[in-house]
Amino acid sequence: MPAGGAPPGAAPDPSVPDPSVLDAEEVARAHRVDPAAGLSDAEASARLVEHGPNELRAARTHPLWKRIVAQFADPLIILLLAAVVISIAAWIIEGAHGAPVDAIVIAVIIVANAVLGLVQEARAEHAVAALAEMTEARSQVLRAGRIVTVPAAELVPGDVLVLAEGDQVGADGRLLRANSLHIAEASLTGESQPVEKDAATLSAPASIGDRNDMVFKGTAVTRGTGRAIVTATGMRTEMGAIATMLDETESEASPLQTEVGRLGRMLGRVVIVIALVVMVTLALVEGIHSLADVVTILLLGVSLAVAAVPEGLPAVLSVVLALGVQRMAKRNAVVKSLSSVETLGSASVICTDKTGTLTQNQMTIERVVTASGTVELGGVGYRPVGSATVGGRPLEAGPLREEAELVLGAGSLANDAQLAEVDGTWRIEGDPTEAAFLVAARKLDGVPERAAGFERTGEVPFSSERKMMSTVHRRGDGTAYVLSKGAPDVLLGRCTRVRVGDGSAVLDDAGRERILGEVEALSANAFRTLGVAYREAPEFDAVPAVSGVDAGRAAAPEDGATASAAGQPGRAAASAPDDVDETHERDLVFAGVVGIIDPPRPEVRPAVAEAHAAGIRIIMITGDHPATAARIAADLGIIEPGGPARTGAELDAMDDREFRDAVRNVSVFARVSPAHKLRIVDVLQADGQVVAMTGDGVNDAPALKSADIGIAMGITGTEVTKEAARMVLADDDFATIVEAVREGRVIFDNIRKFLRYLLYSNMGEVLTVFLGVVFAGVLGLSQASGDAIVVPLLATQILWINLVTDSAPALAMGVDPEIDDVMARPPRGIHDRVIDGRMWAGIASTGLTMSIATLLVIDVFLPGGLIPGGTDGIDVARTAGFTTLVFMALLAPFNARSEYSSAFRGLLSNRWLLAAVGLGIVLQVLVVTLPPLQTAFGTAPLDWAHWLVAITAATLVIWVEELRKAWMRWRRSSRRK
Ligand SMILES: Nc1ncnc2c1ncn2[C@@H]1O[C@H](COP(=O)(O)OP(=O)(O)OP(=O)(O)O)[C@@H](O)[C@H]1O
Repeated sequence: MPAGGAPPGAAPDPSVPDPSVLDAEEVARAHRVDPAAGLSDAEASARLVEHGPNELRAARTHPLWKRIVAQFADPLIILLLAAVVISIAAWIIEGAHGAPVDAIVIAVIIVANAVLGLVQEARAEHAVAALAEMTEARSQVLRAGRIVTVPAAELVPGDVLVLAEGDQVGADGRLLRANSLHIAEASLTGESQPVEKDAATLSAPASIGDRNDMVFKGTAVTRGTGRAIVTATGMRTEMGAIATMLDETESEASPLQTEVGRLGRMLGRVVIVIALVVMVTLALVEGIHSLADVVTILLLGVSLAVAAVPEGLPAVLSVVLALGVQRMAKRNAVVKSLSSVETLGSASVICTDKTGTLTQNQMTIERVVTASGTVELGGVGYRPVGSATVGGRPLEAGPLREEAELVLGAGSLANDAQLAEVDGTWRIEGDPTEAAFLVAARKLDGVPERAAGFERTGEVPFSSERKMMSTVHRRGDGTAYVLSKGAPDVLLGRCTRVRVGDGSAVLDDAGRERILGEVEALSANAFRTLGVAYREAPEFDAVPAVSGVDAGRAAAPEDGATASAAGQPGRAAASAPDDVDETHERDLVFAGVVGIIDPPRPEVRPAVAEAHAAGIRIIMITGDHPATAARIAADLGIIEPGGPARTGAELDAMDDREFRDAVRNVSVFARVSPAHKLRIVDVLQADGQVVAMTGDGVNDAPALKSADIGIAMGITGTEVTKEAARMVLADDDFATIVEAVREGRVIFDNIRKFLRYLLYSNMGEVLTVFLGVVFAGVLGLSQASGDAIVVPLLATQILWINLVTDSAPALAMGVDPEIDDVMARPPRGIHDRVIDGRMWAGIASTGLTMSIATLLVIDVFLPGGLIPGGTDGIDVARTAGFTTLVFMALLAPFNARSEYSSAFRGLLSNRWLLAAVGLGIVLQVLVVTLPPLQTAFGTAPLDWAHWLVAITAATLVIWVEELRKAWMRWRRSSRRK
């Protein structure tokens, strides 16, 4: 059948029963796909339109009107709207003279504010959606005869899935073939052990857990390979059937969001109490003489509550987090949820892999150590050109050369990497450790040429647990060999002989010691070591083994057997691969060890120093040899030279207490398996640490999930780890993690700046009104205008400050550049409050300064009061006070930028802030000078003396805080001495 020959619209029959009891060919026919070629691109697109995206739940979109209604759903806003209605009613009752200015102005401000809220929410949502796109899951499929990677959301029924270790299964499918395919289905069935799959058709329908010829969306390939025809996508998958129970799209509120929410509610209650007190005090002290007085009191109280309760806080918080997350993504750290940003900022331990994260993963074999000596290979990178020397002299023919050829030849056959020259540069595909063998083999003349006659007929794949891999290769004459390579210490356990020249000798204890000593010496010099071993495998011979042959071949492989494909041995295309497993990796002949150099990334050392200065501990957790690991850790400054390293085997021998002590005191763990990572995370967390942990292999997923911040490698990582992680490193670079931590801290700092600022101005307003009402008599306010109620600020003025002039500087605080070096302090404790005692002190002092200065300016211009001599009416005096307060609120952000540093530090560094403050000043000048705005906001024209006094008084907000900070700095430094 031609690939994708079916017309779109002719959907696979949904009534096709259970594909697990149908032959794979039948399933392919039902889905009109050629299993060997997959769908054509056109057909796949057509089916995508027809079946919709392969997603568990269509993103819930809220219609605009619902969003608008939501903006007004706040009880306070409803109260304010009610007050507006009452004031209009009062205006009508009193004869509808003029216009109900206050009511109209308040209504306009509320609407404008709702629009602002909508815009902010949309922005945050947009940023979150962009993130989701960056971390979208991918799947490999066969399309038009080629294996391509597509977003998993674009899978369609009939697609041929190509599955390999570490893949996330993108859709439900019927297996076409499975090569020791093991799948973890815990997410679907709860079964904790991976299940081995088999393409053989089931004889009778079975429950999901037993449908061995099927794979299911949302499960993970832990081992092996396979292909499957997609039979269901999206909500029609088994996962879709239970998706109603799981709400994947619901993003949980982060601790910070929860805390800020709690803070908001607390402030809300306090402010409402204050507003009530203000209203009652006004009513008692000033007395109510008319309906207008009632309306004035009501509007003032409710406006005060609306202005001072930070109801927009959660939205602004998401915007600030989302912008930060976008900045991080630009620097290769892709965070999957907003909440991870804050966790990152408080990370106190980073557990990192070595290979590829701390090092360049640019593997070059520089030494080949065998029974007869050491060969040194020259050359750089993957260019397969370089000298082969012994003690500085060219490598001659002889036992050493034969042994070295065998090591590199066998190592490049037991190999899945590829090497090719593209446009003059040598490129590799696959694992760099393996590619290093292909490169090195080419540096010895003749080795690659002798490869042609070998065919790969089976394999036991590499895993980080086993730390070795083997292949079965058959020569043209039918004789078969097991070829193994892996960690020398592991491999030696499976060897009984050692290769010497063109024969072999029994491997005794002394021989083992010698080899381990050589490995140790290489490792101590930062070489990554890999051993190579082999054995003849008559059980896999093409021609049945004749008795007696075994003994006769004990010293092989001679001649052609050392041959290597320095080119591309590739996977066996054998129709029926040999059934090889770990039991075949026995009685091996140890051929030798290679020493591989994998240079550290240059940017890591400074990043390590930066992290240490920031109070963050770094722990290297690697599968590599302890001596290699310790040496590289020391080179990078992670530990002192000669510092200790513990191995997985040592950890296994420890009881819980010893394990805990080891994790507390040792920063290099080598030869560990993924299971150790999980235990290390647990111990660190029990110690109260916030742990970031990197991983790339499928078995790292549990540790990544369990860490506070699981970090997956974007380049070398598997889909499963990316799924389990909270952050994906697009460049696999350790330095990026440290950068991300810095960014996380900056974002957290900015949120604090923003909160500080918001609370400054809210506190300023609330205290101004509260103190103004309580001390009205002292300040000369109550005598100001006969009988009518006199308030220090009008309701509309309060809303103006809080909802108009303050908004832009507040947002600018959220994107403020780093003022204090965030990496110069220890990580924030996970239980630390966002607003601590010191911050509250700053808020209280600034709030008090603002209110006292405002009230004194009003007093100055009013007759009587504390400062006599004023001659102005209440309107002018209040306008001067109002202006003072606004200007203070526009200067306060500069205070808010740091706990200790002067407001003048980095004064001009935030252009958003400068623009916001500029805008605020212009708006304030307009509200005081433009007649229509004067009417709307009850302001009166000011002369130069008023402006001068207002501006001068406003700067007090800076000076007072400067003094307080200077004192705090002095106290801090004297405490340190
Ligand atoms: N492709 C391979 N074939 C055979 N053995 C390998 C292969 N890759 C690595 N090894 C051996 O297994 C050991 C562990 O490898 P693993 O990939 O688990 O960790 P690693 O790459 O050394 O370090 P890290 O955990 O820091 O990434 C290596 O030290 C090496 O001796």
